[in-house]
Amino acid sequence: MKLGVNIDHIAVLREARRINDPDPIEALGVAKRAGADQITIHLREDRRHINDNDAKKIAQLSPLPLNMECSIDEEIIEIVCALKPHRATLVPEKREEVTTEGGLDVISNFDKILQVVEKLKNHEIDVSLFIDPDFEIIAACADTGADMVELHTGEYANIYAMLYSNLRSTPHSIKNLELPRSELQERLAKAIGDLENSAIYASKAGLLVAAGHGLNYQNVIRIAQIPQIVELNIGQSIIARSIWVGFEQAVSQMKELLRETRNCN
Ligand SMILES: CC(=O)[C@@H](O)[C@H](O)COP(=O)(O)O
Ligand SMILES: NCC(=O)COP(=O)(O)O
Repeated sequence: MKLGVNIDHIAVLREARRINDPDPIEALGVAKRAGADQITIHLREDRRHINDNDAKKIAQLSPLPLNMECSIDEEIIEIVCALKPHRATLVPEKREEVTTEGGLDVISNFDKILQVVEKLKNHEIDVSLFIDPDFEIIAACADTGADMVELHTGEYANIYAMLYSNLRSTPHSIKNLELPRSELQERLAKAIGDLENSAIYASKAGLLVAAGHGLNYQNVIRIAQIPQIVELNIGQSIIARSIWVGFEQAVSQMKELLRETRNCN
């Protein structure tokens, strides 16, 4: 199972003071040494963290394959085509969102996404579509000619956090998930089932299957046990752990966890 390390949150820390430290570029060699298989960045339209200068330098200097997450905005797609990362992952974006909230609406935006996928592939860039675990959406993804889908694990991660962390007792408690534990357990089982079934369906449709969003050192194990998932993209929890153990250790601990989980299943 491959590990894509999303380094957005290194740039989040830099942007907190709007200076040049920490520099996401320094993470590239360290991530490789720690066993990462890919670098993932999200060049958002509002440039709240990774900016154009970061993306250009990372595309030029990364010793690992680069997976650039981006919206289907024309200006952004032009930039991605010019930088030629190994892969582009198309994600929905809303300016007001704290982080990505849902998957790409491939059905309503099919024609536009088809056009963007074709343009990226004409520039020899592989394409992944970041989607909610849904058969109809997966079928539409296969029709776009995309190489991969990345299953959005946010719903699963949120329910897991409400059940197995102190999230409920913090100001960030997720209001629509303040439910009895029995209800949350049922929802967690459904979220896992949706991810498992979607991974199987996507694989049978000829798509490579990745997953990501909100994965951490506790909730990742159940996702890594899904055999059809070949890659996880993880960022926030690795950067958070880096504060305590250092970035190299945080990456290698996640990679080792995935390796152990896969070898035991
Ligand atoms: C698509 C996804 O789940 C993340 O990779 C994305 O990068 C989230 O956006 P932020 O990194 O801006 O939170
Ligand atoms: N696509 C998911 C990703 O790149 C990282 O998401 P997160 O771990 O920062 O939530």
